[in-house]
Amino acid sequence: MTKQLLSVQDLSIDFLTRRGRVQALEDVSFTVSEGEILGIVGESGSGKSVLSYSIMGLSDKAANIRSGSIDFRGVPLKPEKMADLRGREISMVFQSPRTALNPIRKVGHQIEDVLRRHTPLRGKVLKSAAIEALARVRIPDPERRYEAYPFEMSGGMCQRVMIAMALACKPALLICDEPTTGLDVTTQAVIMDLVRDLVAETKMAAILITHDLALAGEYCDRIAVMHAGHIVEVAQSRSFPNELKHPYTERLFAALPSAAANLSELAIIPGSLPDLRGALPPCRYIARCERAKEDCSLGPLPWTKIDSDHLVRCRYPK
Ligand SMILES: Nc1ncnc2c1ncn2[C@@H]1O[C@H](COP(=O)(O)OP(=O)(O)OP(=O)(O)O)[C@@H](O)[C@H]1O
Repeated sequence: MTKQLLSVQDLSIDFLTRRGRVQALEDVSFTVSEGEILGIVGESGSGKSVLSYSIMGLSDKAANIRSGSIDFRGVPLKPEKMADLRGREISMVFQSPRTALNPIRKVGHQIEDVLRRHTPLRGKVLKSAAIEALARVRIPDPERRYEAYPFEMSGGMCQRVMIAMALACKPALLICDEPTTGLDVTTQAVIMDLVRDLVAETKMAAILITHDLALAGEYCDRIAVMHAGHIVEVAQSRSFPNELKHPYTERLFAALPSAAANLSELAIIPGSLPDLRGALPPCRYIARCERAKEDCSLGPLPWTKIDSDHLVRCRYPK
């Protein structure tokens, strides 16, 4: 039986800014189990990064967790414990490997830095563990690559190094934030195949944050759809796109002209995300929704259970 690893419950996060309180996340709940890949998809500004950074304990200073909890292995994640857990139990692969890697340090040494921080390995063993980490992400000739600087490698190779660093301490949860943005389609498939194989081999769990619905559909076991700081639908990826229930999810997938389409290319969904400052209606999709009725503006916004794996946050799911 698969074990639940991460549980986010009713998480609400605001940012206190000079121009008002930005209600970036509201009542966000989901779980991730061992050996599972959960996709989080949504338009730009829907809250994907705020969510992933809050799991990593890397939220901006202006962030205020108004309510909710994040449990890892059944225990609440505490800010003071995060420095120890990050990189060891929970790792993240960022969007642009070239900026995330130190440009003037050999990649092998950068992996050693992570291992030194979180493991008792020292000396020669450290080097062989770094080379092993490079080999694990199928970097050809890892002994030679250990000595390379990031500028000597392609974007795809740098992303593999980032994944090698993230996996060096064999974390239980890997968060990938747009890991293949800027990479060509072939390299994208190689990186995603690698993540999928590593999840299958190690029982690690992964969260894939992406604009790319086709990518999420292909690689994720379940998909959570975000709109304006809410998760509006979560279901097994095989339910997408045919059994979609939320009007926003329906629009998103209907707008997909081909399997290769990307959310950022789509301009067909009417309206835009609401301003997250000031008073917001219980359903943040209401102004864009063709199914909206009078009671949709009356709170609270209910979750409708379609089946045990499929939840939708709408009063009038299809
Ligand atoms: N430090 C901050 N201060 C104020 N508002 C913020 C801050 N960080 C994020 N936000 C707001 O929170 C909301 C969600 O932002 P977030 O970056 O999580 O979106 P996203 O879905 O990750 O977008 P993208 O796909 O473009 O990365 C946005 O309205 C954003 O302006």
